[in-house]
Amino acid sequence: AASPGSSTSLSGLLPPYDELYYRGVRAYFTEDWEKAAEFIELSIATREALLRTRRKCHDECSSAGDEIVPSLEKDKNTLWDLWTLDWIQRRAECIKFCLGRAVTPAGQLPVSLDIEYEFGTRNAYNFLQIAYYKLRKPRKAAAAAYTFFKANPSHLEMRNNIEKYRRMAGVTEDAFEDRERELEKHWEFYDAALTAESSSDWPRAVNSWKECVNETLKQTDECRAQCVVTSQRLPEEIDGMEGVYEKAAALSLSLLACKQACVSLVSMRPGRVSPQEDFLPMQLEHLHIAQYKEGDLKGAVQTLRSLLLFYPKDPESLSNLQIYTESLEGDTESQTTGPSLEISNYVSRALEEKKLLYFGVENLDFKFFDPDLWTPEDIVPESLRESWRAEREQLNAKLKEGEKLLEVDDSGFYAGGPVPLVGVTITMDDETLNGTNRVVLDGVLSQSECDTVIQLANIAASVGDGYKGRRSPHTPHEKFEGLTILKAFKLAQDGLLNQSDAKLLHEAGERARILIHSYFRSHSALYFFYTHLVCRTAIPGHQEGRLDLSHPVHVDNCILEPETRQCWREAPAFTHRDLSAVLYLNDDFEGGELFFTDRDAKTVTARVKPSCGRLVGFTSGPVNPHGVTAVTAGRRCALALWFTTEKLHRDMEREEAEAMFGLEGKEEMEEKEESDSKHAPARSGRSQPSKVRSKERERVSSGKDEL
Ligand SMILES: O=C(O)CCC(=O)C(=O)O
Ligand SMILES: [Fe+2]
Repeated sequence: AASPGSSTSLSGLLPPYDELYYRGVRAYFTEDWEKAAEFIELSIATREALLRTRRKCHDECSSAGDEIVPSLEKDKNTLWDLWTLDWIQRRAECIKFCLGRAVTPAGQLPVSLDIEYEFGTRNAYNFLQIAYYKLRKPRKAAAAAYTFFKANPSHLEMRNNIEKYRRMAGVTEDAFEDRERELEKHWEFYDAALTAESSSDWPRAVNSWKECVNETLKQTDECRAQCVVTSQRLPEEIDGMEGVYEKAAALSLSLLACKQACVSLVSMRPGRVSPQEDFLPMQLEHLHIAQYKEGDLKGAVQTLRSLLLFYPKDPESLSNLQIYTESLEGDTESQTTGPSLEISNYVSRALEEKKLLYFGVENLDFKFFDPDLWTPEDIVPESLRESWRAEREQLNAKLKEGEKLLEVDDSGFYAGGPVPLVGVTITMDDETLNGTNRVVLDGVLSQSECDTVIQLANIAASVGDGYKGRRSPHTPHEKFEGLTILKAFKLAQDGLLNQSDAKLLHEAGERARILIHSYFRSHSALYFFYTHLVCRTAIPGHQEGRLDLSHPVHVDNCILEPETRQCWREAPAFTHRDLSAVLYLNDDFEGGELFFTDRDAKTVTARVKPSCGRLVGFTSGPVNPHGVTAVTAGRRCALALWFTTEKLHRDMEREEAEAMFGLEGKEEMEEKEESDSKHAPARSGRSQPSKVRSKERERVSSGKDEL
């Protein structure tokens, strides 16, 4: 049992942090905010303490059993296997004793992948910010929101929440503290180094790059140490293996693979889905150039020699080395400076590990993903190189056959259904839009209806409340204003907007829903997921030489990774969006074209020019990456709509608005009890079915997070 206020149990030992987390989440869903905040904080603190303890035990035991080593080296040692076992046992005993002094037996068990995911995505802080908000502790809520947002930078609702906290009394700028900052120090140095470089401040760039390298090595070390003291997930096939040696090899290989994976973990910025390639060599590259510019030629030679350990034959590095040594003429000591000891240890250790791992891959069916690009070819077994080559060729052939092949839309929607509203025509279809499941319809609103809706936007903006203009989340060159149906209805209730005009906003969305439902032959009912009226206004004087977009290329329901053409359907993306639509209201502005691209986010496949009453619709998934070009003059207004086939994820705000004015939503309200029971609190324990939890996860990280 955990005692509140500290992260230790009654016995003084660390309890399992996942249990504390589940308690917190359960309290959250029963709206016991006090307990929710208490237990989630406790779980965060306990996890941190556990990581620290493990690191301490790793260090304390790093030489345990070393007294055996001389015996291992004795001539004609026929009992070397027993000595090795002795050495392993002494280390095991040391770590076991060390952990046992600080952690309860349950706390030492591995946690589930779901819990790792929760902490990896910082979802704990999402629960916390809401709990603190409800408890009227805005400073703590602000810190939690900011910490979550750091790792989920495209989470627009959290961005909105942060803006709201900023405006709250008692919340000063220093409240926005990243509680996980300690883990990101290398990124701070990295950013500082780039900034220094861009202003040619070489001494500062050198310092920052050095710090960045040191911190990267330190974080890598920390990560590798955790591999040793945490239980390793063994390859599944190991159950079928009989021999002790095979099992021992599988375990050792898993440990090495875990250590190697640290390269990826450390080079992954919070909030990114892929690591920065060649992170360490790239830092060395920047560092030697900065050292050269600063005039520290000796330092530059040392760094360049360190870099050459990664890429010994790189022609550019070799010619730079020649330039440096020539400039150092006469100074033989500087000319012959070797690489830094730390880097050369790093590289030789990595090479030895990779050799063993590739041996395992080739001969023991071990699966290993090499995180490095610099791995020399001769370390990779010939057979593997061959199969890689074949795979690459296959992929190239497929790409040549036409990218279209890859662009199969498995959403279950199928464009080409009827358009059931009089006066609405199909202007562009899949063929003219050069893609899959896209459409442009015209005549959805009349000119006077467009004017009325735009007028709503004007009034809402002028009265301020509910329609706060702020810089666009996507570009600093535009102002971004948004109005939801509920906010419009509330303004109408207060007499600030005309009721029938507000109802037109609602009605416009309904028309779009009917059209999209029919045209895409939706196999089930279609619910609103989220709707807002959005105006993007060019900020005068901020337009010269603009290269950015009004809305960067994205996919509406997954996180697009253009380099790999993958799209990750996971938080923070709004994964429950199935169909997207934008109903345009005007054309008296410059720029602001909607465009579709290929998965590379670069190749433009179609363009749509907004105009009054024009509705563009498309499936929200990876076949439809899209963006909006810069609005360089005037104001572009549109009603953006997303739909879902999952009733559970429908827009409750819209229903609240409908209830206010007695508007019948197309679907009757679900019984409260029923919808609540779908979010039944998680059972405690480590072996929960993941379904239950993934719903919870969606609930806090879906479109409903806005305060
Ligand atoms: O306004 C538009 O044309 C598109 C906006 C969009 O893609 C979005 O909000 O996700
Ligand atoms: Fe979009």
